[in-house]
Amino acid sequence: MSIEIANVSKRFGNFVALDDVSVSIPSGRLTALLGPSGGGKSTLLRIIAGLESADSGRVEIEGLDATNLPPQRRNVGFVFQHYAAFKHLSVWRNVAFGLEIRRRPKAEIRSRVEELLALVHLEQFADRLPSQLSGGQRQRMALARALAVQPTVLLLDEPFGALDAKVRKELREWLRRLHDEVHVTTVFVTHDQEEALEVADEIVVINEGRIEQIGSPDELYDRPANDFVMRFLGPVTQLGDRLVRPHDVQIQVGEGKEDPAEVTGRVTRVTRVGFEIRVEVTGNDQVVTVTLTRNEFLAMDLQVGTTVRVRIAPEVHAGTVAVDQAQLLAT
Ligand SMILES: Nc1ncnc2c1ncn2[C@@H]1O[C@H](COP(=O)(O)OP(=O)(O)OP(=O)(O)O)[C@@H](O)[C@H]1O
Repeated sequence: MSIEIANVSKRFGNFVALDDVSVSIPSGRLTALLGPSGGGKSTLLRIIAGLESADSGRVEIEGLDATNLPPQRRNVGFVFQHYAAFKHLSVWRNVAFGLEIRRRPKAEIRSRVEELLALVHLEQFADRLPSQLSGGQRQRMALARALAVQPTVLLLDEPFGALDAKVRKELREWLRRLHDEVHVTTVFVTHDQEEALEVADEIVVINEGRIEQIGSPDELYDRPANDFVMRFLGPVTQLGDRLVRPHDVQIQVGEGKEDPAEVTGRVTRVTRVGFEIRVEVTGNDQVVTVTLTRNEFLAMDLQVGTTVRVRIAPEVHAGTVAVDQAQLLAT
């Protein structure tokens, strides 16, 4: 294990930002800290970096007790959402900066910077100033700069958060490929579940200062530990007293025999969302959402008013959670 967080708590005045958090972050993997705004993700990342100190608990980085070490002695690279580049220095010099202050030999600096600029595909921009780069290029420069000093751990706080959706998507794919090449232990903060599911090897879901679940994207998506994780990771609908993903609901035309697992109702709404069709079925005082592919939808010839039966697909029962009544009342 590369980063061990044990029983870390942090308050700001009376506000509990982290409440007895323990987590092991594996070496060489890409781990996402995922959760809603204000949940404590950035605070945890800043505590790993040493930019914030925990009130209690322990932080270990690669076997070294880092709890009381200043940031510069933790050997971590850090990239923020709004990257503070040296505006008057070229891209090349920005990337070289950490090596220059460490007084590395000139030849070593030159080859390392060239290697890094190639890695982040910025070779042709080496002589530009940061202001002459696009937002996405600037974040890639920030990553090259953070990697220059060969950190044990790379910490990214919403690195693509300020960019538009298309560039964000490109950069997350690029980050995945970059990580596959360099394998440096990386922890990144995001509130975007799609980003975490697409990029991360491991996801730590944080909410209200506590860890809700830790697991691979598949584990979290298919076996959410609770209501919160299930709702946060993707669309849900309620069928009876279970929460289920809308694409895990089966639908059949016509009335059936009495079957306690089924709900009979009528189609009350049909919406097309890209290649998916969202069908709302109302029955038993419940509105159940079902998503179908276009072909499935056309094969059934569903219309508003059609009588149908819906049930949870038998093979996905593990991927549902019982509805937490307290949470239901609160929403
Ligand atoms: N220096 C501070 N002083 C007071 N309160 C703070 C401070 N830093 C963070 N907080 C509070 O602690 C809580 C957790 O903040 P944190 O930035 O860790 O959340 P987050 O999950 O990263 O959210 P976001 O995605 O919005 O950045 C928030 O309610 C925030 O207002």
